[in-house]
Amino acid sequence: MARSRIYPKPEDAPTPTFKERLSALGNVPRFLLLVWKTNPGLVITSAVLRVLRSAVPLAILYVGKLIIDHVVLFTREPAGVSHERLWELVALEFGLAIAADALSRGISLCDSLLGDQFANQSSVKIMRHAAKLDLDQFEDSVFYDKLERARQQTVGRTLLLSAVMSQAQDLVTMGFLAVGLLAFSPWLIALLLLAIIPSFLGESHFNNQAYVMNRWQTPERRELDYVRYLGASDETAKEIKIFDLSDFIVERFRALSAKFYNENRRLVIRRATWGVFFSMLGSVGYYAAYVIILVRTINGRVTIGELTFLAGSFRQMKGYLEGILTRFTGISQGAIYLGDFFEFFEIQPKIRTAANPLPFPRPIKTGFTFENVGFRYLNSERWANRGLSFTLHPGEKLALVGENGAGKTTLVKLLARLYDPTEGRILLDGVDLREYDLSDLRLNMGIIFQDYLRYQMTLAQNIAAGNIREADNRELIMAAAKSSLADELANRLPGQYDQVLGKRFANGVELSGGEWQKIALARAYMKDAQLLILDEPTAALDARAEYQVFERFAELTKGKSAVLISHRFSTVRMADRILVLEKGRLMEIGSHEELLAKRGRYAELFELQAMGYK
Ligand SMILES: Nc1ncnc2c1ncn2[C@@H]1O[C@H](COP(=O)(O)OP(=O)(O)OP(=O)(O)O)[C@@H](O)[C@H]1O
Repeated sequence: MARSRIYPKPEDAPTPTFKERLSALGNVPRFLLLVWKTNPGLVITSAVLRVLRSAVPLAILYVGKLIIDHVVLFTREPAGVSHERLWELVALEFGLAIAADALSRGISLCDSLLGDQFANQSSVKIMRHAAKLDLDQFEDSVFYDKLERARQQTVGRTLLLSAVMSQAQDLVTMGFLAVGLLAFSPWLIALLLLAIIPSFLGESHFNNQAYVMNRWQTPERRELDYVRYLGASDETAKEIKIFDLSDFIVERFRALSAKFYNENRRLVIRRATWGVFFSMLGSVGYYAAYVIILVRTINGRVTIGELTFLAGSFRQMKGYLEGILTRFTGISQGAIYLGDFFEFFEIQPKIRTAANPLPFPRPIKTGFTFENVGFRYLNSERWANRGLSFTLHPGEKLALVGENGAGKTTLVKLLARLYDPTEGRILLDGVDLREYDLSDLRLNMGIIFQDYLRYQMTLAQNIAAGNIREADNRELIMAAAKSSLADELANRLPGQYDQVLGKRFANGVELSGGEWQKIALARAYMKDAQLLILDEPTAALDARAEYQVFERFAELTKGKSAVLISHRFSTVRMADRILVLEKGRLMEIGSHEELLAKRGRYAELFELQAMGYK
């Protein structure tokens, strides 16, 4: 199945110019600072080892020259030359070779330790920063692409780290070799540069192309990851099997990955073809220099030892220079990726704590007041909530009722400041919600959403998720479980509160939907919250459990405010007041009896459901 590009090439990703790439190198010092902060001791050790290692090639070549000159002298005048000196030189070269090896291994060790530490720390930084960002930023695909590029480059950054270090080391090595070469034949260095520069420019061009391609493939790469997850995960397996979707998913994966392969193949082939040409140019330069040195040796202007020294220096310098230039383009490309990494950290949340925040009132005096609140999701034309004006009084239990998509969940997300209103405002005790300390606000609200998470962790951790500061407070966890009726379940599980839930990890136990829901509900009781929000908390519970849960809920939340979202009128009617939403707007508000008497939309919905039970 041929598939055309589903995501257009983003307009904001033109090919970076040479100047832009050079200026991206400005990211490298910032990067090195981060590396330094990761582990200064390791950075220093690695730097010292590298300086020592970079002196070795010249030293070996020079000792080699002395050995050969000594041997040549010996063949000419065996009597006048000491053997001892020769063996001393051989021993010295041997010692240098061993030292070189030991130093290289020491450097690799430092690099890999530093690389691992740095990769771990940057993953932690990414996670921490992502956690600070707003929910609507997560709902934006451009943001996701940035997050993906920041994440994707974890390995790339580790490689970049060793590339930058090796670059410095090779530059020093080259410096040593250049001093040696300059002392004998300075013009050889000019010849060397001429042979290398075309290859450098070529490499740099292709690296750039690879970066651009990678950048505009990011959305598709995310899709590829998503399809891979759909195709092989415990959470998807059931549905994929039942609907026999595996061929559909495999085909989608195959088509996407084939497209990647084809796009990348074109570039790789062009790069390899040009590479052959450039390395040919390099060889021409090398052999030209070799011939010149040979001619000078034949003419007696250079000794045999010097011949090996010069040829060896030239060959090694060519290798180092090639490495340096190639790596330079790699580094400048890595520096562009670093730009993405730093850019991600520059994204700032809009929902933040005010400069001089107020503490959450305890107790709440006048309640939460919605003043003409309207909200539109990012990139959406439709108002999810509009013109909402009402007050949730202290201690009041308010139920939200409305058809699917009426805006009930959105309303509670606004209360919890997961989003801020697009228009109007929400007041708490007469002060805008935005004036309160955000973490204090969240600490005072217990919220369970309909799509709560099922953590593949222990039962205790699943409950403690409601207030992770109390993760070690077993008494509180057990009390919360009791409140939500999850305690019976805990007693039945082989590992009780330490039982791992879910099937992803060894010895995990899978639960029923209702059992998971009771555990999620327990999270709401982990905090001494003043406002409890339960978004369809009992949808998966059987009738008896639902009745018991609410009986207990009413008892446990006496004096506290609560918002309940439910489609079950048996639950809804227990609330003090009911707010009926339609297309984001407030239709009716009042007690069950008042609304029934009014014979409006609530009465209609209530009777509709009652008829279903007749
Ligand atoms: N993250 C989002 N981005 C864009 N639009 C959204 C988002 N979440 C919800 N919507 C839209 O906002 C409207 C209100 O959704 P909301 O989830 O508040 O409805 P609800 O009353 O809770 O529905 P349900 O009873 O089905 O849970 C819907 O039209 C929905 O499509």
